[in-house]
Amino acid sequence: MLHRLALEKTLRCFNSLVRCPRCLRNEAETWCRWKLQWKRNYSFLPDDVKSVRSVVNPDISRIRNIGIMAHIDAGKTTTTERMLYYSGYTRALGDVDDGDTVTDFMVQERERGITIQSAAVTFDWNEHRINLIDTPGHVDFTLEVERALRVLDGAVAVFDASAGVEAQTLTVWRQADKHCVPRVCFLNKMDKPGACLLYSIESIKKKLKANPVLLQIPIGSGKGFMGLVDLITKEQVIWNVKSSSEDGRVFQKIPLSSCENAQLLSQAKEARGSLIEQVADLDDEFAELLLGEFGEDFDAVPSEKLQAAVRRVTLARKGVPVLCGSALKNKGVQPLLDAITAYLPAPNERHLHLARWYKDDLCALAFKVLHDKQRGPLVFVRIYSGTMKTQSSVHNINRNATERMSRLMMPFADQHVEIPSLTAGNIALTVGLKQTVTGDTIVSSKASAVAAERRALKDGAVERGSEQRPSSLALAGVEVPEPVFFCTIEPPTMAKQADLEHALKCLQRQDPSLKVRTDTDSGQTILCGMGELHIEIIHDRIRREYGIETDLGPLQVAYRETVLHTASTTDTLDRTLGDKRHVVTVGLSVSPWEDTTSSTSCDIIYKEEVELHPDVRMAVENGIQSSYLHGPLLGYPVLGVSTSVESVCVQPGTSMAMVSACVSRCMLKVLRQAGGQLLEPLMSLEITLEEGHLSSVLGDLAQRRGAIHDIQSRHDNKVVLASVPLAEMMGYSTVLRTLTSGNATFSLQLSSYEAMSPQEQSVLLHKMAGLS
Ligand SMILES: Nc1nc2c(ncn2[C@@H]2O[C@H](COP(=O)(O)OP(=O)(O)OP(=O)(O)O)[C@@H](O)[C@H]2O)c(=O)[nH]1
Repeated sequence: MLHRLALEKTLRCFNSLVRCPRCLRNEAETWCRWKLQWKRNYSFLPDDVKSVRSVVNPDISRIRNIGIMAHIDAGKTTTTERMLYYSGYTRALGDVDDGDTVTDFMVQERERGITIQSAAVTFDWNEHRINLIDTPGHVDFTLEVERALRVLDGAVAVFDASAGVEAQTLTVWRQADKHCVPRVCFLNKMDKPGACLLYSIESIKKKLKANPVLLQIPIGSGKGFMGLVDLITKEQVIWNVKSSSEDGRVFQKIPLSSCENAQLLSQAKEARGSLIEQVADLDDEFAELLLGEFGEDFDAVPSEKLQAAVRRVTLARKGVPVLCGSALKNKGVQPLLDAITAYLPAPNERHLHLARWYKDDLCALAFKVLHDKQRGPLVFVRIYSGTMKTQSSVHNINRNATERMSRLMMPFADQHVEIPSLTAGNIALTVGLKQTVTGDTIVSSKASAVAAERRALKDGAVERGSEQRPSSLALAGVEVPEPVFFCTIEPPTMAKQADLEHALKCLQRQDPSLKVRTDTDSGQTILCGMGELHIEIIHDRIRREYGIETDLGPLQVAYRETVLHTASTTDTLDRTLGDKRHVVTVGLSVSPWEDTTSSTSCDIIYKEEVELHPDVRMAVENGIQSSYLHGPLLGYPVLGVSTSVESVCVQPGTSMAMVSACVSRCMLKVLRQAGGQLLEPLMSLEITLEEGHLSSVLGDLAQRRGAIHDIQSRHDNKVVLASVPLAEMMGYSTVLRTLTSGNATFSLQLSSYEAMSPQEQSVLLHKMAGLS
């Protein structure tokens, strides 16, 4: 159904384009060809007309790149579905509870009713192009939120009006602060009996430390919620719902002056007065206007002036407009769309400092990669300057590679509309970029990057000879955190191993937080991920999308190994292969190295008298590095060890592979002598919960070897800051839900690797050896 709808929509766009050759200029022919081909393929489709704006490049001032963010279950997806419906892009209302939404298009998303991947959707509203990204709320997928925020110009924060600010809202709000993204707030679920506008406003002030600017007040409450008063235009906006199947498309706008409800009238007057005063406090231009022309009668302030002032306040991030409604009951979404176009910034109102050096040349950031079975990797890009054209070569600054882009498309959830070119400010989907990964900067050519750098150098924006060159003009990408969990994955038969490897390769390009490696001893494939849910979803996707039934081993913690003491040893390898004799003698010493903050840090030094041919040196280092990958205790990567090369003696005719082999063997010996120590990942944990559940949660943390650092009060809630070994956190979300009746949220982040006590280490060693 969805597929068919999208096809119809696409064809409608093509039809409209062909009927308007004036707007298409020389692109009309291409469109015409495409249209004919599509019509041949899908001749059942009607020949109706849709706006030309659906496809061609809109003016940059009319583009809004917007994200929807919130706590899990606040109603982001439901709100997005309503937006798509009212803007005319879907013909039926999707429902997360029925599993038929457009943006949650992965099967797992539909089944579980949660958002996993951020989906990009493009639609038009009020003569504006809106590129909207629906982002996930679960902690395991915060990388998706970060990726989306990196390329957004504005965001809509959706709240459950009966809950106010919830824990994950705080996290995403902080992420948006980091990227300086202006926001509007939508207090959703106003139809719920517990919904409270004032409570939500207060929690935005207190918990988010933001300055809410209330633009609407609700008419009716709970089940009686029927509309709102627009404080800017002094109008009542009312949805007359006669039946439950009413889609909310029709609503009335009635001037407040004709309102017969005296209480509502006085409430609205008071709220508008407060709004005007608040905006005047935040915006000098508006304050001057007010004092000059409207000092006597604030009520006479024209709505356009007030709206313009609210826009300035929003863009300066001095305040956040607050709107309310009920997405599920189809009320308040159209005014929210109006607010997105009215208050959130166009791409040219955001100051991205690196892109300006490219002037009119292409500069874009790849922010997401999807894998399509037929078309290969699809790369989502945000264009910051210049124009991206189909069938053109582009240069990837980060990979220092030039690639050919074969096709360009506009993303419509899992459906894509092909276009010939796209200009700055837009979000596009490209086909053909095989080397590009998330976070790469794409420019038109190497020469344009050099020219941009020359401009930046001239202006003193980058330093001559800086080490980062030639990537000094690359846009900042997205940081990918280290995975903390891993497990083995096995195909049903060896014949399926190649298919599994292909599936994992595709999934990795889509999701940089998924790491895959091969265990050198067992040859098993290992999946490393960000959390239990993350690995579970990957497993599920391999089954559904690639048709491979795999077995996952038990979920394990990614430990590290280090040494306790200094030790030295020598080893000699003497082997004859065929008629060739290979003889190497090496002397190595290892000692503990303080830096255990990073998960990979190890060091190699050479004793002064050791002078080696570059080939031998490389062979020695390969041998040491390969031993760092697998420690002697349990085969975990080695961390915090410094190796000193004391002596190397290689007889002529010995191959470099033999040198590496001898070094590896000697390393194993010396690491064993130095006394192995296991390091476990220690996580910083933040739990937000009601005070009543505090003692049971603290008691549980004590049993998990947790150390409590602080307990803060965040208004009505308590926030526990603790550190806990990751090994103790398996299945924690379920336990916390049970302990707090679902009234707590937590976030977990890798803090450091800490040495395990001798008792804990011996328990783990026994367990791994299968003895307990
Ligand atoms: N009463 C009421 N329920 C709503 C409203 N909007 C959404 N819901 C319900 O809230 C639940 C969560 O809605 P979603 O739209 O999936 O929320 P989400 O924020 O996208 O959730 P995640 O993608 O998992 O983060 C669903 O059961 C919706 O039917 C609303 O306005 N009123």
